[in-house]
Amino acid sequence: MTPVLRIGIAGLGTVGGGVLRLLQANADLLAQRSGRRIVVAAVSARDRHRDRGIPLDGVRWYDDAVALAADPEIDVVVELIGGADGVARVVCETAIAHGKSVVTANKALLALRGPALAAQAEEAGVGLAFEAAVAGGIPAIKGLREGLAANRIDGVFGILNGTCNYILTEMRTTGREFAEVLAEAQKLGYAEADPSFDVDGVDAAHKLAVLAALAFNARVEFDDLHIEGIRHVSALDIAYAEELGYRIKLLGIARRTTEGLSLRVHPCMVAAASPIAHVEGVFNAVVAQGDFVGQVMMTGRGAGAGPTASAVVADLVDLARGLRVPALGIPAARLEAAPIVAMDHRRGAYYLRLMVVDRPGVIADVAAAMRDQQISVESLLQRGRSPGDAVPLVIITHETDEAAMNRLLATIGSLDAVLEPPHVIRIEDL
Ligand SMILES: NC(=O)C1=CN([C@@H]2O[C@H](COP(=O)(O)OP(=O)(O)OC[C@H]3O[C@@H](n4cnc5c(N)ncnc54)[C@H](O)[C@@H]3O)[C@@H](O)[C@H]2O)C=CC1
Ligand SMILES: N[C@@H](CC=O)C(=O)O
Ligand code: NA
Repeated sequence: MTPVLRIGIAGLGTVGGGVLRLLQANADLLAQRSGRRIVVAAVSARDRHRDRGIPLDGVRWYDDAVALAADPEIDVVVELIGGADGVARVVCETAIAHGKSVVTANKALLALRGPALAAQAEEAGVGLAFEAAVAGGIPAIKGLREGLAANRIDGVFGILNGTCNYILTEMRTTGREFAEVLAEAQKLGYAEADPSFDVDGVDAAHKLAVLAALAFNARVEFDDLHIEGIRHVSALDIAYAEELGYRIKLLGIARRTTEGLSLRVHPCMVAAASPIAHVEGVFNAVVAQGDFVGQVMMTGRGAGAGPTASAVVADLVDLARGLRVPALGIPAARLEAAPIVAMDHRRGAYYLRLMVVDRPGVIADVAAAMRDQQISVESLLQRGRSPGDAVPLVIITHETDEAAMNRLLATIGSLDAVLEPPHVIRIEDL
């Protein structure tokens, strides 16, 4: 008889439902591959009576997910509730304390409590697996931690939030409004319970923190990340980007420099011809730069029930096979703190859109402010309607320091003819 891996699932929403369906659809294949039959022995969620499309007869129900985590009749706890603190954290800690391995999709928990949880799992001699937590169905964790283990990694970056990429793609290709597309992403099961985590860049930052820890064997403090979201990206900027040969993407970028680690999430303009510009919709991309392998790019669906379930169940197959690696690539106690490079040390080009009064002398004033900061213009676009109107003045700068750019923005923002705070997007040459 095929041996059994008994699992308990805490959280039966988008991801939990997807996991139930996948386990049922591919049960024989999974048993063949892992040598064990993966059996759902217990579940917990808020609403017992919701139809999830899979019968749960014979499966133990827990109103209390923490009690499920302590159930002696299960081997692995799958945490799919979400949230850095509160019940999700207690579920994981309780499971480990009871000698059970944990599989989780919870990037918030890992970004904020990853090293402590990994240390607890190492001490208890159980597994902690989280492939679903970063870039959904893309095997980004295994790719980086196992596949690229032979390389020194100097950078890892990518499109790490499916909801934002979906919104930016739909706004560009259909001209639809931000709010309408966000509501659609929620309906499709892409967004977080609180979608401000998506649109404000926090979810991408959670994932970047995990990737950076793995890439650099570093103890990453989440508060050290620079985080900006996409709320201020307007349809006008998306159209100008297209006209100028760029696309706007929310990127997470982690680099190892001689000064320390640079860790940032913000909207970027990337060349329309670059591979990452073509990663559209709910697709994510994770790009790693290794010293021997060179650049490796992994793409695939970053959110949604099916892709995320694929990653969760792959972790279950690893556990069923008896595979175990340190969750963060090295024992948690050996993760090293690293200095953080301040954001105003960034060097690069910038897109700048000013809403200005269409009158003589405005461009000269802006040019003088740029001269004072030693920032030169690569291209400039202004389409006046009639004198006195408010018109966009769009400038692409040559490479400069963010500190100089900030000084420029302060000066320009105070000019009478500039009617709104300047709109700025960093241009990344990836
Ligand atoms: N939706 C997606 O595409 C992806 C989600 N994730 C992560 O997966 C996790 C789950 O996300 P979703 O399935 O989208 O969320 P969801 O909101 O659809 O589902 C959450 C589930 O947890 C249950 N729950 C909430 N509080 C509970 C409690 N106190 N006790 C027991 N159950 C409780 C809810 O009843 C629901 O069944 C989160 O950590 C999320 O960040 C990761 C990758 C992709
Ligand atoms: N809300 C997240 C879900 C996957 O991690 C996203 O949109 O990427
Ligand atoms: Na993944």
